[in-house]
Amino acid sequence: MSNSTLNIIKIGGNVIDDDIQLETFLEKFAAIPGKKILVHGGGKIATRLASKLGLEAKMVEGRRITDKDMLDVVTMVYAGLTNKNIVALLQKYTCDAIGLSGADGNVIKAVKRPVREIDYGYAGDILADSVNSLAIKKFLDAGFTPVFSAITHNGSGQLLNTNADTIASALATAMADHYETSLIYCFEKNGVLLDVNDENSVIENITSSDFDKYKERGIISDGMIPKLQNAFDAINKGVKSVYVGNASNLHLFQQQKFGTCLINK
Ligand SMILES: Nc1ncnc2c1ncn2[C@@H]1O[C@H](COP(=O)(O)OP(=O)(O)O)[C@@H](O)[C@H]1O
Ligand SMILES: CC(=O)N[C@@H](CCC(=O)OP(=O)(O)O)C(=O)O
Repeated sequence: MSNSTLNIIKIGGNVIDDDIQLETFLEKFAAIPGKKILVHGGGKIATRLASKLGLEAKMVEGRRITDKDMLDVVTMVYAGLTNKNIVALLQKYTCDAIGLSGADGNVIKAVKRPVREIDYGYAGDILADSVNSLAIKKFLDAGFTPVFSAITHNGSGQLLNTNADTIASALATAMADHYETSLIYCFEKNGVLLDVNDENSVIENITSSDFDKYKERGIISDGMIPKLQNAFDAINKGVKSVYVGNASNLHLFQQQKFGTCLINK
């Protein structure tokens, strides 16, 4: 492993959906020194565009059912509109960003989620060793900041829609072979909260047994469940630190005063 550090930051869908919050966040992201990667989805924008086109969005356990028409919409929104807007804004703040889907440079391969009780359509799961960490390292070594959308491919010409929290976790796990890697999930709340309506109720440190307990009591629910599952996956597989916190506080991350810190025990 090289001694250098890498920060992988995932930005949540509610922040992307708000032009002012997004630009404020990207300005802070651009100011982070050293090697870094940004991961984004854009679920809300995709749902809105799909509805304009007469397609109804269906989510099951935080994953979008992605038929052929929906795959076209999410590809246009995530790998197109959202990715290019973010890259252009980062260029404005002199961060030399390069936008990537999993197909570009063959950086992330996925498999179509097997049909069990639910057919998720063209939704992709990332298997172990499917991240081309050496290709990503080349971009980083060349001075670029990779910006990943939530689109992957299967290696046989098929694009797949892949949850952005999962992409961030898989990237962090793979890049931990080369760098001391931190993973930071940014969204619109101050962290994992004891009361989802009280921004002052941040749980500062969380273990996976706390997570199970809070889940059972309904304190942690909805999209926070898959987010923390992905986050614990990363910390259990060699990622040095994982945080969940407010996108507008990203500048506090380097002072270790950021949201909720995951504890590996
Ligand atoms: N204990 C909790 N603390 C914070 N957020 C929670 C909690 N339980 C549920 N949530 C919900 O989880 C959401 C984050 O998940 P999600 O919407 O999938 O994130 P994103 O789109 O930002 O990746 C929050 O907006 C919040 O409504
Ligand atoms: C398969 C699947 O569910 N993909 C996600 C990808 C986008 C995403 O994760 O976006 P957020 O971070 O904004 O939620 C979706 O289409 O909603």
